[in-house]
Amino acid sequence: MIAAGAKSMLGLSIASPKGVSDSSSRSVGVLRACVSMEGSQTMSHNKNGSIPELKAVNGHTGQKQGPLSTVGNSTNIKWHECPVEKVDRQRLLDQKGCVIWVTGLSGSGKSTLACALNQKLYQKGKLCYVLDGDNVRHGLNRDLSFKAEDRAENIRRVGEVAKLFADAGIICIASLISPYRVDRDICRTLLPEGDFVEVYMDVSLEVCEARDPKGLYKLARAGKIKGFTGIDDPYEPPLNCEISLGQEGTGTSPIEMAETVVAYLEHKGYLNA
Ligand SMILES: Nc1ncnc2c1ncn2[C@@H]1O[C@H](COP(=O)(O)OS(=O)(=O)O)[C@@H](OP(=O)(O)O)[C@H]1O
Ligand SMILES: Nc1ncnc2c1ncn2[C@@H]1O[C@H](COP(=O)(O)OP(=O)(O)O)[C@@H](O)[C@H]1O
Repeated sequence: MIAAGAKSMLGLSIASPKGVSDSSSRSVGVLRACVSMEGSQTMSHNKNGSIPELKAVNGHTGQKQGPLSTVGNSTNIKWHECPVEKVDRQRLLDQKGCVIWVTGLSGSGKSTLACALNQKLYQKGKLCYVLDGDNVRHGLNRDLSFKAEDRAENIRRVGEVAKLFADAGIICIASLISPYRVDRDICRTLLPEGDFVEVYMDVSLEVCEARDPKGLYKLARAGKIKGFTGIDDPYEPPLNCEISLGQEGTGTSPIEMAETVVAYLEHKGYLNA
């Protein structure tokens, strides 16, 4: 809860509907906070991240703004820049935002790796967020089935969300079967060079099927699930991924795999701003 004095110091104006207090309006989800832009200033952390400097904001001056765009079915839209940028957030977190995209068959260990990696990075003081296919399908993507075009839309949406997390300065771990190469490659193009790290869980169908922790392979073999990846639906392994895990002769425990990814991130400079 921001005190009224602090609100005015920060240039925040809180719009409350008539007769509704701040807290109750927040609880019904209609509180709108907007930053008063004209003549205001914003914070930019200096190198040691502690003492904020001020940098001027070019706010809404009433002047005509740049051209409008049309993107897909969204007509007359305008991209808004914010004075606090990705580089500022990265300095704050002392890390670089990126996307670790984990792909592989059901049962190949994607979620296990995602959690182990999240834990390892958390222990190092790095901020991560896991977008797991199974989980995202409980909410944002609940309207999507497993037919090819819905899987593509699933990957597209998660790719766009992961891009936002990376822009927030967060290390985003996306863990989805993502069976089609083209869908994964489209997600790669959303990010600057190097910021999309594709991790392939190179675990055979036989091993995944033997694990079958949810009993889905059994159901698929019995014809009770149609279009199950690896059984009667395709999986296209990456041709040129950054990291491949699970082969004989390499560390194959979840912790060893997570360490391999951490070493890669460290080597590429993602664990410092
Ligand atoms: N037909 C079919 N094929 C594959 N997987 C299926 C299917 N139906 C349900 N499930 C369950 O959904 C999980 C995969 O969801 P994803 O969003 O990662 O899939 S995809 O990327 O859109 O292909 C997958 O989770 P994981 O086992 O963690 O991969 C399954 O639990
Ligand atoms: N590196 C590993 N070595 C052995 N078993 C694993 C490994 N990673 C995961 N498992 C096991 O395999 C099963 C599937 O793992 P999970 O992470 O749910 O896979 P996915 O998310 O790809 O479906 C689980 O029972 C899990 O305990």
